[in-house]
Amino acid sequence: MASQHLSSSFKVYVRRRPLITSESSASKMERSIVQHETNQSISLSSQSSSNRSRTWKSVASFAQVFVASAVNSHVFERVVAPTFPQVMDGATCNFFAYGHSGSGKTHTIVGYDYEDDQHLGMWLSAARDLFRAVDEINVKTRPRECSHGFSEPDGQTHIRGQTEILESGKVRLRKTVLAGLEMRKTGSSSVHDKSSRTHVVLELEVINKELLEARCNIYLEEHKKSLIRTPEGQFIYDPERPLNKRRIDAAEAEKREDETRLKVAEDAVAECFKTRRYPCLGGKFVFVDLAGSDHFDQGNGTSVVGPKQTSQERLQGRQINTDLFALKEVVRARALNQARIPFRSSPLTMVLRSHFLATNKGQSAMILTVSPSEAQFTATMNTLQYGNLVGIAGETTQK
Ligand SMILES: Nc1ncnc2c1ncn2[C@@H]1O[C@H](COP(=O)(O)OP(=O)(O)OP(=O)(O)O)[C@@H](O)[C@H]1O
Repeated sequence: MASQHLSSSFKVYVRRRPLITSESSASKMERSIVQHETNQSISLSSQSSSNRSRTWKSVASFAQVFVASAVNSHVFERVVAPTFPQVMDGATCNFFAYGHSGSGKTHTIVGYDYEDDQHLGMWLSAARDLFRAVDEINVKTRPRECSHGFSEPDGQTHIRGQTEILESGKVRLRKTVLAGLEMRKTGSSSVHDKSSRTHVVLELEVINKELLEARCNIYLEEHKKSLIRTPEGQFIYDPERPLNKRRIDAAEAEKREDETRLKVAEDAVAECFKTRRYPCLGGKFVFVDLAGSDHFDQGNGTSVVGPKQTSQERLQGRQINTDLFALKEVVRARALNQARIPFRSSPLTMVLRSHFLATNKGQSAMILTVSPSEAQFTATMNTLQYGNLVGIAGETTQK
């Protein structure tokens, strides 16, 4: 595993996948990569069906453009593994996959093959390495008692999450994650009819029992404060204050109580960190498989919306657009050191707020996934344009 510390705080990578079965008759667009001082730029050209040739060139904002034959383990070694020492030092490192529908986001973050190490998604490879590292710590501290290291008495280091111990002694987390992914909404897009319409956020955090208990209180309080239930039984974020005075007073009183409890829980967490024996405690990998970017529109009408969508799907598309726009603005505002970071502009950035705030000593990266098919020229260009904006913002952070 690579072990160098990275200097920049937000890097953008491009991952081009091979043509897939459903595209067997598609022609590939031409692309060339230019190496600049530290970054790479990419140019695309295509001969469209109307024989109108199109070209587009990015700026030099990409840390690396992966070739189509690069497997998941290679991408992991280049993008995620170098940040491992930071997580083991208690930092938070965030990784986003961004791209149009069917471009390879889920293939990259979650993966579709759980048996072959080469094809494990980023989160699973990270979990494997975290388990190994935590196991080593546990074995060093309690050699006789630790065979797998995650059911130790208080004071030992743990990874939170419902784990499954296999006969071989291996620890399996993926059932929990797969159950969560099952709940992911899919719909039709311009590319296929199993397009992901929600974002998936996977967190891998190194904690111990005391921290888990203290944190549980915080999570409960945070959710209680920011979520409301609709008559249909759905939980949504409530951006409005209640208008009724009695309700306002009651809400304020409840809020004060929540704040008191939150303070107590926060103090307990701070105490855990003060007395922690391992620097890795609190270290976290966050992997975000964003919903398909087909709807992202920067105001110049460049989104690629499919014709076969229902009104409900169009509504979801608008929400995805809002989320992706807000994410870009958050990265930009942070890069420019703005006093106000617009976390509250979308549910996605509200969810990611604490992860962004925790990355002050960690690393964030975005992997832009693209198809080589000529038919996806506009979608690919939109993805790279978005990545350019995020990459340029990330560059600013380094200076
Ligand atoms: N790098 C790759 N190598 C080989 N196959 C790939 C690669 N990336 C994606 N694929 C294949 O392409 C198909 C679509 O990929 P995937 O489901 O990851 O897309 P997605 O971007 O998550 O789409 P959506 O946003 O619609 O959910 C899958 O069958 C996947 O296995």
